[in-house]
Amino acid sequence: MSKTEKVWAVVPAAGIGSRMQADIPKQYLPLANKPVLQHTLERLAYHPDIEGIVVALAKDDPWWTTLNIDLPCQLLIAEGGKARSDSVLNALTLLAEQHDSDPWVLVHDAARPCLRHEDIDRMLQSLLTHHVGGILGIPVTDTVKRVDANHLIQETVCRKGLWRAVTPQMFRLNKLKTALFTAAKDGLTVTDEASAMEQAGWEPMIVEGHSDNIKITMPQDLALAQLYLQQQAGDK
Ligand SMILES: Nc1ccn([C@@H]2O[C@H](COP(=O)(O)OP(=O)(O)OP(=O)(O)O)[C@@H](O)[C@H]2O)c(=O)n1
Ligand SMILES: C[C@](O)(CO)[C@H](O)COP(=O)(O)O
Repeated sequence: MSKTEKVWAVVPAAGIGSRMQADIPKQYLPLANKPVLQHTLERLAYHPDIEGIVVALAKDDPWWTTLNIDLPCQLLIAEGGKARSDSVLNALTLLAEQHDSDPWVLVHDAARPCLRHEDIDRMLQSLLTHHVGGILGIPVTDTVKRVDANHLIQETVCRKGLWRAVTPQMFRLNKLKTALFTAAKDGLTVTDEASAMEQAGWEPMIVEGHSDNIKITMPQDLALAQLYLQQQAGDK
């Protein structure tokens, strides 16, 4: 990447957070005195190599305007879709309409507020010269079981080479937009950007990240995220 080239972030924030079992979507739940989404946007916006952010919000989202968002970068609002991948594709389409270049795009879940700048730095160092791009991941350290509907263990999955995919996931705008569009056209359900890129025949890289980059998904995750934010503040 040239000194002047910057990266755009895409933040899918249009989910309903059903597994969280809260009264409002989890990205708007309070965490250390501000909404989860605000933490995530600020983590990205205050990284020096992020030029702008496209956030995908649910149609008629009534909470966004209640946030006190003041970021040091450009901010575009896209309309979320039925699935996370639709929200990301809508955001990429909006960005492509406003950008005649083909910037690197870093897709990061709104529900992951504990992202460290050092992990973004490591991604940029490893991937900006890569011909495909890649994702942050964490090697699996537990024994992994495949289980049936009755919670009976069917097999122990060899964990050699197994990693947990997290976000950010970073690819060039046009490659990723094409891969997600094709996956949707072919009726393929993709739960992350790398899956669409793999389906398109690319081999993304994985870059090791910190395990505190959790996705707030279940009720107990909020307290854990608070602990991690406190720990990170103490590390500064
Ligand atoms: N149609 C959707 C679904 C999800 N997301 C976003 O994608 C991220 C990761 O998805 P997930 O954790 O599954 O969020 P939800 O879909 O809201 O959660 P749930 O599956 O429990 O309803 C979240 O920041 C969520 O807001 C989105 O932008 N558009
Ligand atoms: C993109 C992701 O966070 C990588 O682990 C995950 O696939 C999102 O899954 P979700 O079910 O949409 O939360």
